[in-house]
Amino acid sequence: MSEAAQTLEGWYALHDFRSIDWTAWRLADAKDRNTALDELQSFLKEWQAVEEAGNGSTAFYSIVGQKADFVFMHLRETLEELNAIETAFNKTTFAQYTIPAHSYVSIVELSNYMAPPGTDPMQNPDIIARLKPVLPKWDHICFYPMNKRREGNDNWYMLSMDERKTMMRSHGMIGRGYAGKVKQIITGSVGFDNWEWGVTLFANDALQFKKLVYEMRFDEVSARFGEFGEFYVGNILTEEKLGQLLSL
Ligand code: VOV
Repeated sequence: MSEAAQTLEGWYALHDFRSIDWTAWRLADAKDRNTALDELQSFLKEWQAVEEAGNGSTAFYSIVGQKADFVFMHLRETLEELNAIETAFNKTTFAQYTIPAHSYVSIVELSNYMAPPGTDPMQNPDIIARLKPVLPKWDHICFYPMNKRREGNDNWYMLSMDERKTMMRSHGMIGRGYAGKVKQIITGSVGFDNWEWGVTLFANDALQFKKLVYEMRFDEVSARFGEFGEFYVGNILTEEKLGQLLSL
């Protein structure tokens, strides 16, 4: 049997994708639309306060294309908190004008492939900060789920620890070339959702998503073992952008 990688887990994650019911939004009277917007804005403020208190983090982006219109990405200490957030949102007036498009449940994960032996990662403040990250408010987001293949000679889970370490090192080297341009949050979802990991990327220049993901396609761990789900890409929703999005 191959040795399982040790993983460290941080905050739980919910990616909540919604579409806007434009027909309903257009038919709503101005008073209802104002109530809806006010409620949404007070939720955003509440989530910001949670972030400032160090108890979680939330990102809010519009989505380009027909898969969804926007996404909330929430990080919290427990699954109960994530559940409470989605339920509270579902009870808002604004939610009546949205349609669930997609969701993804996972947990921020770091593995020990690159960890120096004999060190306690939980004593390392950089590691703690990566397990409980404040989501960057960069201009763009990219999210997709992925698996590592388990087929014939391409079975990631049958490889030795050393083989996997070597490949992950090469993966990390490519990633490092994008330092300052792309920030990645890897969330593990084995046992939580349909894929093994969620990949969430942030960048100020969306083109860097394409450059990074393309470069990784040639790297063995992605070329041989990577299987990918649907990609979602979008733009940050500031208060001003939100106003523009919803104005008729
Ligand atoms: C911004 C770039 C970037 C950087 C620097 C980076 C580095 C690293 C390091 C050092 C490590 C290992 C230790 C750890 O931290 O867990 C990882 C781990 C991982 N990665 Fe990564 N990755 C990046 C980016 C990055 C991308 C774009 C993808 C998607 C792959 C693609 O082809 O589309 C990805 C995937 C993963 C996954 C699924 C894991 C977990 C694998 C497992 O088997 O456990 N990742 N990653």
